[in-house]
This record gives sequence, C-alpha cells and structure tokens, in this order.
Amino acid sequence: MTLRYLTAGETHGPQLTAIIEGLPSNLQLDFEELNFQLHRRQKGHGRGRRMQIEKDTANIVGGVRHGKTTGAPVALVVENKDWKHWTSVMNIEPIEGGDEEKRRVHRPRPGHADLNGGLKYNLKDLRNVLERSSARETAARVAVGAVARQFLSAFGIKVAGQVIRIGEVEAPANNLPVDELIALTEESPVRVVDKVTESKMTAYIDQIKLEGDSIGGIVECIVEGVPIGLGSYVQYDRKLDGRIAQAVVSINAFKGCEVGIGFEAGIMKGSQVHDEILYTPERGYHRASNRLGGFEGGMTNGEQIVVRGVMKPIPTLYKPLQSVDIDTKEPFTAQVERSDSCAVPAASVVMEHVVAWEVAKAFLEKFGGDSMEEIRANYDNYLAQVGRY
Ligand SMILES: Cc1cc2nc3c(=O)[nH]c(=O)nc-3n(C[C@H](O)[C@H](O)[C@H](O)COP(=O)(O)O)c2cc1C
Ligand SMILES: C=C(O[C@@H]1CC(C(=O)O)=C[C@@H](OP(=O)(O)O)[C@H]1O)C(=O)O
Repeated sequence: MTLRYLTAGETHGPQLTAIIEGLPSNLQLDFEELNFQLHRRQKGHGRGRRMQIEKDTANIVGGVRHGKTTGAPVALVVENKDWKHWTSVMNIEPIEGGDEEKRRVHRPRPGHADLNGGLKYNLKDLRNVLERSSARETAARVAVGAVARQFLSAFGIKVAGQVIRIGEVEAPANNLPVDELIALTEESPVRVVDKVTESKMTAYIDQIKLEGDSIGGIVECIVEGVPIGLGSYVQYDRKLDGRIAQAVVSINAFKGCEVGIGFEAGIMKGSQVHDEILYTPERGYHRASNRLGGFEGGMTNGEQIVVRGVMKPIPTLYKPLQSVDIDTKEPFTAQVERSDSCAVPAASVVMEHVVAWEVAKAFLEKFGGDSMEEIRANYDNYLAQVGRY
C-alpha cells in the first residue's frame, strides 16, 4: 500500500479533516511536536487578523492508540475557531432577492481561484469556490506532513526550511548546519540568519501593507540524512525530484520550484554544475559539492535535498485591481475586508511539510513494511548492501 492522504473542509466551515493511509504500525507520535509545527505555520510577519482567531491543534481521531499508530488509517481534525462567526453565512443559502443575497460573492478576485472555479463548477456564489481554494487547507497539509516528519525522524532524517527572499529583500546565503537552522526557525519561521535582513524584511512587508499591496518571495527546504536511492529513473512518476516539484507548486500561490541551483544550471557550464564523486571507507560514496540539490536520475544521491519554491504575492489586495462582476458583467474595484499581505514565512513551513511527505512516501515505497520494525530491518539491510557495494 502506498502512503496517501486526502483532506476535506472549508476555510469558514467547522473543521479541516485529513485521512492518512499506509502508515506502518508502531510509529510513536509526539502530539506536542505535531501541534508545534501547526503553531509555526501560523506565525510570521504580514498575516491578517484571521491568524489571531485561530489556535491550530490537531485532534487525532483514528488510527492511533496509546500514542502509537496501529496500521489503521490515521484521521486528523483541525478546528476552525472562526467558524462560530460564519455559521449563518455558511448555512443559509442566499436566495435571489432574499436578505441573504447580499452575502453572495459575485465579484471575482484576479489571482485567486474565484472566476475559474465559478465557471468550471457552474457556481454563482463564488463563496463555494473560495471556501475550499483558501490556503486554510494548508493547516491540514502541515498536520499530515508533521506525521511524515516524525516518521522520517525515526530514521535520522531531518527537515528544515527558511525564507530566502521577500520581494526586494534577499537574505544573504548561509551554510548553517540543519540542526542550527531548525533551532533558528523554530519559533519564528521569518527568522533569517542575519538580523539586519530580518528587520529589513519586516519593514518591507509593513510598507507593502501600507500601500494596500501584497508581496511574495522565495523559500528553501533542506532534508538531511536521506539514503541514496529514494525515487527511481525507471518511470516518470517515480522520479522523486519531479514529485517534490509537483507538491511544492501545489501549495497555494506557488509558481515554481527549483532543485539545487535550479534555473542557474541553464547559464553554467557542465564542469561548474556537476558534483564530483568521492569515496572514503568511512563515508562511502559522496560528493565534493551539492549543486544538484541531492538528485540525479530522479533518485536521491545521499547529499542534502535542497529545493526552493517561489510564492506569488497574495491575490486579495486592499488596493483593488479591476475585475468584472459576474452578475452585471460591469467592471468594479472591490473593497477588501480581511487578508494577509505576506504569507511567505507560513508558506515556508508548509513547504517543509509537503516535502517531508513526499520523502516519507518514497522511503516507504523503498523500505515498505507494515510495522516500524519491519521497515527498520529492510532499511538496515539496504544500508549494509550499499556499504558493501
Ligand atoms: C499560507 C498562505 C496564506 C494565504 N493567505 C491568503 C490571503 O489571506 N488572501 C488571499 O487572497 N490569498 C491568500 N493565499 C493565496 C491563495 O490561497 C492562492 O493564491 C489561491 O488559492 C489561488 O491559487 P494559486 O495562487 O495557486 O493559483 C495564501 C496562501 C498561503 C500559502
Ligand atoms: C485561514 C488561513 O489563511 C487564509 C488563506 C486565505 C486564502 O484565500 O488563501 C485567506 C484568508 O482567510 P480569511 O479570508 O478567513 O481571512 C487567510 O487567513 C490559514 O492560513 O490558516
């Protein structure tokens, strides 16, 4: 059974629900750590008032007993505290001409899913689109990814993430060890190594917000301790770098993903790009550099996985862009009630978790078993084989 999950739930509905299937039995789960990751996703400069209302925690309602997975599907629930303010909007159907009609959303925002979703599903109340297309869903993805992260951690695999750029402000390159990066971004994902850059970033977000605008950025995720050979070159949908790219670009507002030096590879010579192969009895095969971000042939090469994602600016703007009312077909410029102006730090936490999920899935495909003990035996056996090679 391959590892898979589904989520359900609306942003202003009662809760988000996720079901994970394919987890082995006897994985010890640390609920505090799981909730800590959800807490991290809510942080970061530039978020709107919604984040002051929500206090995300995951309630595990299936597949776990006495803190350990049983092999049954794991069901998770994240409550929307904002639901109580939306019960009437969410429950009463806006009938044309009725009192509730004024609550119908008929003015699509450029950059959001509103217009395409309305046309595609033939929905005249665009609330039915925005409720599910909202990045509120990423809370469920982080909860799911946090379980994957704990699975990886049992095999010594660590996941870190950081903000590399917010608009015009770029963080200087750092080669911080993964443990230090994790510690640095534990409480505040907007934390960048250099304090001056950090305050430049927050000031920049404040300025953008004052202008009634929004801003995006670039985030990076690093995975350390992966064995050689996760993923495969034999079929397009088994290439792990490709699967990670899909997961990253599927995060709301993400427009691209780079592996290692990424787009820079298009301007450099082969001799400047490829990572030379070394061997020592202590370390086995390893590389003199890691420009390819830990991948060759869709498989991990044992170096750190390094991937970057780019997030576009938030579509809902206080300084509205022009759009067309779907009722009147007349142009309008909308008044906005509430929105994030920058969610790049939160998105960095989301990216860590979607990447963790893909790596865990590939790990289980390679070393699969029904219990942690069986997987560990398979893993140890493979490491011994690689060591003898
Ligand atoms: C953590 C996070 C928070 C977001 N907050 C908002 C928001 O407050 N307002 C908004 O219009 N879009 C927000 N977005 C972006 C939209 O969800 C996204 O642009 C929309 O779903 C359309 O999808 P696409 O941009 O991937 O095409 C957020 C995205 C993320 C990852
Ligand atoms: C709720 C979250 O993000 C939301 C994502 C979002 C969007 O359109 O994507 C719009 C905003 O929702 P609201 O209109 O309720 O303020 C954000 O707050 C969250 O990250 O948990």
